[in-house]
Amino acid sequence: MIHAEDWQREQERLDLVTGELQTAIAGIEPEVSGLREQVTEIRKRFWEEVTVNTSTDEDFEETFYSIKQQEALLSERERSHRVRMQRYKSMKRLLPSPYFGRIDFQEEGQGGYEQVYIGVASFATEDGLDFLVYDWRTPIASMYYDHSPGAAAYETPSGEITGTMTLKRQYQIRGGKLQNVFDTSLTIGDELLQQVLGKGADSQMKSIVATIQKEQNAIIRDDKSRMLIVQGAAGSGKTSAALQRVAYLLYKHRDRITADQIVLFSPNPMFNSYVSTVLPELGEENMQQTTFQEYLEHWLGTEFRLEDPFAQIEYAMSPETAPGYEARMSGMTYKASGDFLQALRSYALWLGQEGMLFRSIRFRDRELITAAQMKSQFYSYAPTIRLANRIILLRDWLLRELAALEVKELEADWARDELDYLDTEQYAEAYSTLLKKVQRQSAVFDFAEQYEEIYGELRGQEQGEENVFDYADQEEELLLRLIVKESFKPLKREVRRLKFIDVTGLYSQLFAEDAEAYKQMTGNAAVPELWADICGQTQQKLDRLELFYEDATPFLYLKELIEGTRTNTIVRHLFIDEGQDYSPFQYAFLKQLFPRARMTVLGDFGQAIFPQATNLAEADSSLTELYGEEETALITLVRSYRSTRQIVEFTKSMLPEAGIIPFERDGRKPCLIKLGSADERTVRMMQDIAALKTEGLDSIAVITKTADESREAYEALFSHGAEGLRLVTKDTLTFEKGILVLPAYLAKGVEFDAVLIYDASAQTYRRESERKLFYTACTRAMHQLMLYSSGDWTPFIQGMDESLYDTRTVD
Ligand SMILES: Nc1ncnc2c1ncn2[C@@H]1O[C@H](COP(=O)(O)OP(=O)(O)OP(=O)(O)O)[C@@H](O)[C@H]1O
Repeated sequence: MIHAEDWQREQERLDLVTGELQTAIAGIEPEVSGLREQVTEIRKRFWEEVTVNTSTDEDFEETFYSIKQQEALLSERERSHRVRMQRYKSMKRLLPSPYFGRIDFQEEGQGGYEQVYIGVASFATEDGLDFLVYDWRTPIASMYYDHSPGAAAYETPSGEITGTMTLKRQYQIRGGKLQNVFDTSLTIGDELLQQVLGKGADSQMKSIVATIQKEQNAIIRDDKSRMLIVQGAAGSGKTSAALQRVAYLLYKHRDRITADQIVLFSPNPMFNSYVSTVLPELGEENMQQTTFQEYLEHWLGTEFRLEDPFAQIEYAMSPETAPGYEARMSGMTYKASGDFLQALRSYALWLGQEGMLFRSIRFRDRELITAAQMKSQFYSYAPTIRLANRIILLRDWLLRELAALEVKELEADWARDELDYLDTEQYAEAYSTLLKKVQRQSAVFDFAEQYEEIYGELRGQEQGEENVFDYADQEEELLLRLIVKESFKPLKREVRRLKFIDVTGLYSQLFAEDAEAYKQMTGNAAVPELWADICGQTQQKLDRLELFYEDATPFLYLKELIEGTRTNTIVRHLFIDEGQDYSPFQYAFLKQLFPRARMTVLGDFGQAIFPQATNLAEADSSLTELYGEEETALITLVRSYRSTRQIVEFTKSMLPEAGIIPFERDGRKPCLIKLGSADERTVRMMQDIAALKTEGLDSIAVITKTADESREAYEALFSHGAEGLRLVTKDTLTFEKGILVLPAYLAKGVEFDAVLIYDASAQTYRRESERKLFYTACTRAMHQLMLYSSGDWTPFIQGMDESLYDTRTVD
């Protein structure tokens, strides 16, 4: 606490700033109240803006126009409205609590010192000369997070400013009144942090601007690395830092980057709702959010039924004795590996020489162009031309062939039959369509769809079909053309979409149960164990037009190696949360998809629960290789802010390599509750839940291993009259407070006041591969962790130092 005089001075200054804010708000209010919130919702799902990179003029033009269109959407007028609205909103946000920190800084070589008050936005006096509050993201404010009183420095665009920090102070202000003031000497006030962390869990993630720690600040402000990797223990603030980083980037690059150009890949849809309030709280728009599964669904969902990662993990947890289990697990690991990635790259090179597979083009039960014809045409192109470019040449050849075949079809009986069958109405309709088409020739040239048609018609003119537009004479002839053209349209569309490539066949060809052939096709890649079984399983799925989760990304990767890569050049920053759960494939993919984006990957290898896990901190990991060491920075966070010291000590002993260190906040030890029989579990849990609620711990999770177990727990608790109970499944979209029942893999990234592990017996968590899943479940608890079992405890607890937990026995 500070002296009474100081307190008085601070309250006076606060009153002054509040008064200034009120005056400024009153001044701008009439102006903005007339402005409705502008319709600036221009965001589309980002992959819909994706265009395929090819070298043809047609595609180039298309890309060019799509970008132009994007730019035009943000008109100048909207922009100025937006600026005023933002200023208004930021002042309104500041009003109840204009700042949370202050530093006094004496710049080297300058007389006097500056008092820098720091808040969630900047606020200056009317003349703009005196900054009453500095935005936490300004360069000078960085000292607040990086330094203790004493020598201090900060970076500006024109170089480093050095000097001395003579004071560092923190405030808690509510409704314009000072509640608390702390002077800090060492790291940013543990006192304030203690208070913040001691509070109950929310249904939404909170902003941490007032208490950002130094190592988190390094993540937030990193502006140099192309790839920023954050390996952080459970609860170390990775997601929090990521969101503050988004806010920082939007502020620092406000003239260049909009929220639409930042994409966050989340672990599941519910997580999106959990984090959605942080940026608006900081006065910024939310970035785009998606999951990798959504991306896969977008590109493969129409052709295949895709398994999702949660179904995959459920499979991994199913009994090992099931037929084919070992092979599937071996396949999962292999298909996620860098070796398989390399094998596919080699396979694409091999396909450049031989082995391509095409689908014949069929029309009215006839084969118009055979697969063999396509293959021979394809390999007639110089092998020096890139595979994807040869595909484009083939595509254009096919379109030309189809145009020629279309002319032949004019003679066909079916066309004349169709013409004869047109009734008056259809006839009139066809005629008016025809008229419009010809009129459109003089309108804007839309190369995508109309190119072929207009080209065809023009060619008709050139070839001496005089007076094409003399409908009176040539009406029938033209209608015939129209009929044939309409019938050929779907064929051409499919060709433009490159459907003539048999990608499924090409992927399947790899899994032909012939290890030697596989080696030959893939530059001598080694095959994993149980290869024949892996092949059988993969083939079986493909035959059913289904894809395992582990196959979806490699499949898409192969498709792009052949067809050319899809890119999105709009996105500038990519954030990947729970980054340990992505395979090298997925990373290679994301790099390719977003060539102009920097990547921030946040994760914890200690929580790597999926078979495709990537170790983020490994020196030569595929992640470091992605952009190369030079362009990659790794930051490690070890301190957990989420859980009490007792919970951290407990979880840490289960997984010492996770390197988790508790923040000094005390609570009760985790409690192991031994039940005489499983039937007693529900009764006991109901009692414990009631007691937790009485203590004010009202965000409670009952965490199970599987979705089935969740359902069982939900029904048991429900039948015992539990109130506010919610069953969370992989389809749940919103995160709400209450008593949630959910499987551990869906609890990733979120937290609760209290966690109840439904069944921590050796029967349920037995396999070593489940250790991290169990650890992840336990690390969700902020204040209280309770574990139940009616049999032996899981081996992850059994050998543990008994002083780390309390026990209760229910007879
Ligand atoms: N500097 C900080 N000040 C206040 N609270 C913090 C700070 N850093 C983290 N926290 C709090 O700690 C909790 C855990 O943070 P967060 O969820 O960001 O961690 P995480 O590393 O993403 O965790 P996990 O990997 O286990 O999901 C949150 O409640 C967050 O508000």
